[in-house]
Amino acid sequence: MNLNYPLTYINGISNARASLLSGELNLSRLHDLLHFFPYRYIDRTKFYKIAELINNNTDIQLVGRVVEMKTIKQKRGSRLVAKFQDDTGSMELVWFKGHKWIKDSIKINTPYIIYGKLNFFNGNFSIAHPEMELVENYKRKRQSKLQPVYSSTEKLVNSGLSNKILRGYVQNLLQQVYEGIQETLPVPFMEQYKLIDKKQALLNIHFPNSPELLARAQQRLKFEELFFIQLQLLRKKLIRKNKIKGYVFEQVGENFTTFYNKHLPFALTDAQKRVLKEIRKDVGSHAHMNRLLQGDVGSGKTIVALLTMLLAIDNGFQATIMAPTEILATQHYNAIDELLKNMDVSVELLTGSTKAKKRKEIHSSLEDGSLKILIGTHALLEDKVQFQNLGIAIIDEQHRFGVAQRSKMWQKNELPPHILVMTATPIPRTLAMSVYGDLDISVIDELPPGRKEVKTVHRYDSNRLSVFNFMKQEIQKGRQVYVVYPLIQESEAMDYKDLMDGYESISREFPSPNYQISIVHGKMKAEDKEFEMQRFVKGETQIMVATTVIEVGVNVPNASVMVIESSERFGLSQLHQLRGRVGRGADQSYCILLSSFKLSSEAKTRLQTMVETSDGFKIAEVDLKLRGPGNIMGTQQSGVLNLKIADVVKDTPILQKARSAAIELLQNDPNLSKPENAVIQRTYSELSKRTGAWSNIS
Ligand SMILES: Nc1ncnc2c1ncn2[C@@H]1O[C@H](COP(=O)(O)OP(=O)(O)OP(=O)(O)O)[C@@H](O)[C@H]1O
Repeated sequence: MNLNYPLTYINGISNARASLLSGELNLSRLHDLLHFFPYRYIDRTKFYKIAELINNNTDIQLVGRVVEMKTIKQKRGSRLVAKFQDDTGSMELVWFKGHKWIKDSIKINTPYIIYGKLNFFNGNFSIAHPEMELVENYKRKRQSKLQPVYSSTEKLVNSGLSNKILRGYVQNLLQQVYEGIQETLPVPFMEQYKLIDKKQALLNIHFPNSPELLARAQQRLKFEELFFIQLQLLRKKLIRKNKIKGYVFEQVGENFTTFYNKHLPFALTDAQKRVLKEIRKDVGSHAHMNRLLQGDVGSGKTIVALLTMLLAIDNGFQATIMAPTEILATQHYNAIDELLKNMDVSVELLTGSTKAKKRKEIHSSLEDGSLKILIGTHALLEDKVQFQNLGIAIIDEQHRFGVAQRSKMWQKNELPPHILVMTATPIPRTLAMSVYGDLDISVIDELPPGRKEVKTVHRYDSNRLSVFNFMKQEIQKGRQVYVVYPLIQESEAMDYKDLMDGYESISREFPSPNYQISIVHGKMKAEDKEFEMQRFVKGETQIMVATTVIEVGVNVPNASVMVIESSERFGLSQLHQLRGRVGRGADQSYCILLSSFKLSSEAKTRLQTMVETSDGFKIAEVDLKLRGPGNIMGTQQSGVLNLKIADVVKDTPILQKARSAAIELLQNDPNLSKPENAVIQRTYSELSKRTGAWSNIS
């Protein structure tokens, strides 16, 4: 039977039921129901005794007899109560609806198997609306030992479409279509990856014959799901690589060599060298680079960006860096301007607050090619900004820019410029593979030498005085301190008040002229922000009171203390970013996480993780586990959220295997045209055509 047929082709499904299933569970074709997998299983081999019951509110199964029944009148309606006994004791079964029919159908003093959720009320155990089956019938039927439980909705349950009925539909469906289920992977492939066949997998995922077979069914279906997603992402990358050519930066010229040999302020770390090599390989080969550069906070991405830009300039191109905020763009500009101070390479800054006259100058020097490096914010995307020949666009913290904005930069050229996306928010490898599977990924996984780990502690608000004393000691030594407040959109007014109150109390505790304080928050004008930032950067102020506007990228090596107020309200990656603002110089640095006493268990885990590790990748993994992939930046556009069975967090080993399998396959058969891969090709194109999980990644 064709799996595209509607559900009404299944014995027992009426039009009304079909439209209910479609409306509530989005199941409309046979294929949908076949791939509607149970979310858990009940072990029907386990039987309880009444005397052993404990109040844990779980589903239980018992064998016993109904010895008496009575109907009890209530204010509204009535209920049927049955006394159920086994050889160890008795309990109640209760029905609130349909009990006339039930009363008639139950056989007194006859062995039944009953099943349902255990309730404990007024010292008595009971089960409401149990499933009941005569022991003699139960013995006759061949039962699946692990019984599937499907997710459902209140409307379905209220309409009488119970899990038992749903189970029946799936059973009927399997009987009707089983013989015709097509294999979606070639036999040698299944042998190589030790996968059971599709029929077996589908049968055992719904009605497992044993826990072992269930595990193998899950393995097969998860592998298949992840394999085809990877295949899709990798093919997309392959096609893009073949179709889109990039500019070639053939020579390592004057600017690169001079800077590298004479002006590089430090030796590159091995990780920086490796990443540069990866970039040079891309840009030297007619390929179009589309690379994600992940580096933990302070790992030294800026220098890699600069060397890449010098390579572009040596080959006659211009280069640009786009940052998400004015503060960041300015900082990149200052850092690069400083690094290039002994070189003859022009660099400018363009942001929303660049004055009209300067703006004009920038526009024309960009068009005539005399301006080589332009750094800026979204302002770079305005139509007036026209490069003569943009060779590379470096995008910092890309998740703040939409995909549409990214491609807007492409339109400025005959060929698309190379793209290097830099992020200091590490994305766990597994997620990066799924979300950015079509990008190449480079990782700077090593910090520059001599960095001391930031000592991190968690303190309750009541310890604030000793925190202030500690700040004083550090300032005494000539260091600077950040004090950060949350600013979360929904409660902006309150947060703003907290910030201002905090500022006042810090001003009282740290009075001028002994102490100078800067304050930076989102409501300030850009130039005021910049002015305050600069005072702190120059060391004129010792304390920077700020909201998370300083979260990413701010680089003041002399700042050695980061105090985070209400730290329980921050996400893990935000805390990690904030901590990354200190520990950038040679001094021992500290991060103090202040919080109230009342902490949710998730908040506790976050703070504890911060205290225990400073490895951004480990922190990202914990974050992913706590929040799930849906909340991690960039995942919204990908297929990982629509997975039917696999889980990007828990199924990492399967994902890795599936990805390697897809890579190996494409190496041997990039177009999937070899006869032995016909089955894969057929499944692949069916999946690509199908809506849902596949539409948004194709
Ligand atoms: N190889 C190196 N040896 C010594 N110091 C380095 C090295 N690379 C970078 N640095 C210094 O480390 C600091 C951090 O570098 P950079 O600002 O590029 O980090 P980043 O990766 O951009 O981090 P963030 O995202 O937190 O800004 C800078 O002060 C930089 O000069």
